[in-house]
Amino acid sequence: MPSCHITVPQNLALQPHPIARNKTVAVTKLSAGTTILTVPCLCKVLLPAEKSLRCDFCLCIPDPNQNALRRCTGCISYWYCDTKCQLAHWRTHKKYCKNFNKYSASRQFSQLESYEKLDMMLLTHLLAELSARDAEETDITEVDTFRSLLPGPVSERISLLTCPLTTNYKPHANPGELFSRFGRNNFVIHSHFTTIAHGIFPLASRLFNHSCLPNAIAKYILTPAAEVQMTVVVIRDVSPDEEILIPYVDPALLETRQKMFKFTYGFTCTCASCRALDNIMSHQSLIDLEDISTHCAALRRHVFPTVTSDNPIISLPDTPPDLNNVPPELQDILQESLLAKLCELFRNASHDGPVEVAQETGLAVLAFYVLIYPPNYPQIGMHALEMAKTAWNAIITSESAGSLNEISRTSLLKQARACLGLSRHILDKVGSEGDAGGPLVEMQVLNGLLKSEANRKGGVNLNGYVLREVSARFTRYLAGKRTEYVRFKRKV
Ligand SMILES: C[S@@+](CC[C@H](N)C(=O)[O-])C[C@H]1O[C@@H](n2cnc3c(N)ncnc32)[C@H](O)[C@@H]1O
Repeated sequence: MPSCHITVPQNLALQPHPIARNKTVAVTKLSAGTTILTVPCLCKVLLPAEKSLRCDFCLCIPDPNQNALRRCTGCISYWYCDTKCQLAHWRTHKKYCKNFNKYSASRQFSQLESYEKLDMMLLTHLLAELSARDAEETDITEVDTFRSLLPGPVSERISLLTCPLTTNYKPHANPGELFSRFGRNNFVIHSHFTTIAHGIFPLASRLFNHSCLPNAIAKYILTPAAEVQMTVVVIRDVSPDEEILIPYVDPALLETRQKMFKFTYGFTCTCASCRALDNIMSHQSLIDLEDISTHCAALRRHVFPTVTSDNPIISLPDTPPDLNNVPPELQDILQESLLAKLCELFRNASHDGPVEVAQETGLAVLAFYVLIYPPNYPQIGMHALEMAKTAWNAIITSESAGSLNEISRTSLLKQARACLGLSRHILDKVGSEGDAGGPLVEMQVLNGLLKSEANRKGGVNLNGYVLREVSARFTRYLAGKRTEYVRFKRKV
């Protein structure tokens, strides 16, 4: 494996790790919300579902008030905000534009699994980037860092594949050697915590190991006409010498996450959450997952014992969850499929009612998250925001149907304010990320609506604004979709 000097940010230090080669520790105390690293993207590829919806250069969604995306007339397979983005991308796109369609329609390509297709496209983009850097004689520190990353196995079938490059480019490393770094090191790029692309951020890969109870998270900054950047933010106070750990996969994938560590990353996670979960899963009894009300009640009783419709104030723990303390009847329901079911029920009911179902399942999802995720994990904040918007929408829709009494209004308003407070507490630490708009703007809008509601005089509806966009992201947050482009089975 090529050695390479790594320049580590000032407040961090690289130290030996017994299994994972190196670990990165804090040098000084870091408080929650501190950005510890911002790095450029070496190259990236949009998920097929995002193609033609986002710019292939800057990954942004076009402003609806401006022109639609322009298509590359050469391959008609790449889309751009405007000439500026297209020209910026042409630096590398010209290296495969002409051969792209023949390649993507080829038998060898169509026989690949979806994650393999995505990887081959990423490899093509990487080779084109290396070729451009070679020609430009630009700084190759990032490339050297990428080549020094821990490799994983590559199947012979994959190493025999070619990329649609128009010139016979022989980069510093052969394609197989580059490809072998993908599985253990690449990142999913997300906007508002929904995956949109895969990308290579070499320094971040080199620095951070995984934990299912992380103290930091990666977020992505999308700027029109600029390359995407990754930023790593600590989500709780970190002491000097403490290792900085990020989640490689969503810790809520209770059953699949260990398989992903094994097959994709080549290690067994031994964090406190995985150790407790292994024990729980070896004792789980069969339960009726369809008995939703019973499971919702059990989750609420254990996690939020004081929350009722009269007292909807939810407080979240500020210490990491310990699954060893979960009572046996709850241990049986700690299942990924139940969480997916609860998310789906919440999404449907928060759109179409009944509001009681949205409240019951929404609180159960929050309880589930509190049992799995560490404090300030973005998904907890995102879900609290969905619950706040759901309560707001319930006020507006039942009011316009003439079915809202004063007691329900007061309770729903309390709920909306309490949930908005929780989401602000978390998402303000995470800060802005992804596309324009998103949760920070939604929180501002809802805050304004709740304030105007507080000033409202005797029964006159000053603001009938329903936050319709509320739960669209839940449709993409169900278990199946979370793992579509992830390797589960390594075919070597
Ligand atoms: C992105 S790299 C991490 C950087 C690595 N520490 C280095 O020195 O280059 C991912 C690899 O680090 C190792 N790793 C990361 N987190 C780990 C953990 N919690 N336990 C064991 N190995 C881990 C695994 O080999 C994994 O495939």
